Amino acid sequence: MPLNPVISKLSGKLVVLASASPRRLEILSNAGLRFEVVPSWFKETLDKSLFKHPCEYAVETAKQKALEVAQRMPFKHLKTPDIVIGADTVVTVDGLILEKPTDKQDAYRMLSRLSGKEHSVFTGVAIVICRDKNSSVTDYKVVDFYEETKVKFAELSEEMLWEYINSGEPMDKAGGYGIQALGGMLVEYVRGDFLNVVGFPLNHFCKQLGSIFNSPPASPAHKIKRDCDEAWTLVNKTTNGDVELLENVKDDSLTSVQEQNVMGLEFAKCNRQDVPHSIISLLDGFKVSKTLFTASKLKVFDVLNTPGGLTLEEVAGQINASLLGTERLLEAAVSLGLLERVRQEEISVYRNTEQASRFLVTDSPVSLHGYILHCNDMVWPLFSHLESAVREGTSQHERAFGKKKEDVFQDVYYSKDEVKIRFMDAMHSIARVTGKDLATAFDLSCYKTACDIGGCTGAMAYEFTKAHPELSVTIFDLPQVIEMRRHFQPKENDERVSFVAGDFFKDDLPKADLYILARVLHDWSDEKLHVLLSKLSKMWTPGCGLLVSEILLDEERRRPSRALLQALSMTEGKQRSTAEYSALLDKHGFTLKHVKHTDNLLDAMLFVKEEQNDKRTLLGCSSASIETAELE
Ligand SMILES: O=c1[nH]cc([C@@H]2O[C@H](COP(=O)(O)OP(=O)(O)OP(=O)(O)O)[C@@H](O)[C@H]2O)c(=O)[nH]1
Repeated sequence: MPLNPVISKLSGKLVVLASASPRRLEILSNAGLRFEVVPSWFKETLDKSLFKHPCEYAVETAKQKALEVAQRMPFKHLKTPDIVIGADTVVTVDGLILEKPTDKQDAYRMLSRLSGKEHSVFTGVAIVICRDKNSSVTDYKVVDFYEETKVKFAELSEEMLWEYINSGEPMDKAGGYGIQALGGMLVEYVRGDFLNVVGFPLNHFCKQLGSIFNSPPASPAHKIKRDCDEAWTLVNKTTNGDVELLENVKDDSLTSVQEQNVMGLEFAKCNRQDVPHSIISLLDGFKVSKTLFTASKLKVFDVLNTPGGLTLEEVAGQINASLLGTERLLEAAVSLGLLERVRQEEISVYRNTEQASRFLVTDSPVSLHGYILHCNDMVWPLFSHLESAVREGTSQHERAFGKKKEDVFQDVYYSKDEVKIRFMDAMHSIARVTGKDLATAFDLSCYKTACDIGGCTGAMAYEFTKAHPELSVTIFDLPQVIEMRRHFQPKENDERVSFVAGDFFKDDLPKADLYILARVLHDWSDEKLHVLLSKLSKMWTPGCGLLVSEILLDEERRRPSRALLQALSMTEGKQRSTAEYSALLDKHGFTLKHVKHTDNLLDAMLFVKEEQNDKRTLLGCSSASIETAELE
C-alpha cells in the first residue's frame, strides 16, 4: 500500500511536471509520482501590481506555466498529457515580491532585506487536467492553490552575506536563498511546510489531489475550496468514476475577508474548516482601522520618515505619548505591515515600510493622510451609531455630531474652517491617489477643454493636464471651496487649470468639451441627480464627453464590499452598478461608451451623446489602444 493512495491513482496517466526546478523534480519523485518533465516556456513577467496579494501572483504564474506546457505538448510532443503540474515560488517581505535574483547585487539587496526579519514564502501550484474533446480540441480545467510558510532569518553580517552570495547558491532560488543547503544556516526558524520553501508544498498537493480524485460519488457535484481566491471549483464525478471539473462559481464567504486584508493582515486560511478565520478577521477589522487612524493622527509615519529609523523612546518623545502606549501602537503597526522593527547595533529601531512611506507620510505626493483623518474624525463616529442608522434608515450626523447634515459647506456645524479643510483634505487625498489612473483611463485626445464639476482643490484637474498637454481644465465648485483651496496650492503652477465658483445644482456650468464628475453621483438620490443631469444635457454640444468616476458595484451588487460599507453611513446617496449608472444617465440621452476598472479606489465610465450626423462623437477619440470594455 503506497503512502499516499492518491499518487497511485495517477499511475497509468501521463503526468507532466512543467518545471525546470531540480528541487520540484526531486520532491515529487521522492513521493513516488511517475512523471515526465517538460519545462515551461512561460516568462515570469506578469504585472505584480495587478494582484491584490502575492499568493494570487504566484498562483497565476503557476497556472500560466502549466497551461503553456499543456497547450504546447499536443503540437510539439505530439501527445496530450492527462495532468500538467506547474508551480511558482515567491518570497514576500516589506510588501515586496522577491523572485530569483538577476545578479549578485540583486541577491545582496534581497538578502540584506531579509536579514533579521520574518518573511513569507508562497508557492502557487496549478494542476491542469487535460481532456481530448476530439482529435483537434483539448479541454483544460485548472485546480489551483497556494501554501504559505513563514521563515525568520538571523541577523546577517556583511561578511556572511557576501560569502553566501559568492557560493553561487542564491542565483536560481526565490528570495536568493536555498533553505535546503547552505542557506539553511541563515534561518532561525520556519513556521509551516518546509518543502513549500524548497519549491513544492507536497502535503497540500496530495490533499488537493485527494479532493479531486476521491470525491464521494453519492452527490453529483462537490465543492473543492481553493485557498487563494473566492472561486470554488465544482467537481463532478461521472458514472464511470472519471472526474469532471465544472466552471468556477463565486463564493461570498471569503470576499469581505480578503478585501479587508490591508497591508500585512494575514489572509484567512481556508483549508482549516474547523477554525472561523474569516469571522475572526472581520471581528478584528475595527482594531486594525483604529490602529492606522491613531498612528496617522499622532503622525507616527511622519516622525519615522527618517533614513535610519528611531528607537521606541525617540518615537514616544516626538509624538508626546507614553512609552508603554507607544510601544503597543508601534508593535501593532509592525504586525500589520505598516512599520518594521530592525536591530541596529544591538538596539531595536522602528521604521516605515515602503507602503507607509509612500501613502501614509503627510507630504508624500500620494498621501492618504487626509482621507485617513476624515475616516477617523467623521466616518468613525457615524459608524459607532450604525445600529441606530440601520433601525431608523437615516444618517446619524445628529447623534454623532449634534447637528443634522445638510451640506458640508452650508451647514452651521461645518462653518469652522478647520472642519472644511479636513473634508477638502480627504477629497484631495483621494484625487491625488486616483487622478492619474482616471486621467489615463480613456483616449481623451479629442477634448481640448474640460470642466471638473465638484473638483474641489483641483488635484484631479492637475493630473488631467499632466496627462493631456492640450487640455485645459476648469474646476467648478462652491464659492467656499474655491476660497479655501489656497490651503492646497499645488507645487507646480499650471496655467491650464482655472477655478470658477458656483453651485452645480443651481448655477450655469462653464462650457467644456469634456465634463468630469468624480465621486459626485454616489452622494445624491436619483431625483437630485436628475436636476444636475438635465442641466448638463442642456449644455451639451455635439462631440462632448462625460467622464464619471465612482466605485462601480458588480451587477449583482455584491462587490466590492468597500462600496457597500461606505453606503452604510451615507445620507441620501446610493452606490450603483455600471448598469444602474448607465440607466440613470440614459434618461438624459447619455450613452455609455467605455468602462475602465482601474484597480484603484475609483473606476471610470465614459459617456457620450450620440446625435445623428454627429461625426465627431462617433469618430472622435480613438480607443483602439485602450483596454476598456466596449459597450456598443
Ligand atoms: O529555499 C529555497 N527556496 C527556493 C528554491 C527554488 O527557487 C526556485 C523558485 O523559482 P520558480 O518558482 O520561478 O521556479 P524555477 O526554478 O524557475 O522553475 P520553473 O521551471 O518551475 O519555472 C525554485 O526552483 C525553487 O526550488 C530553493 O531551491 N530553495
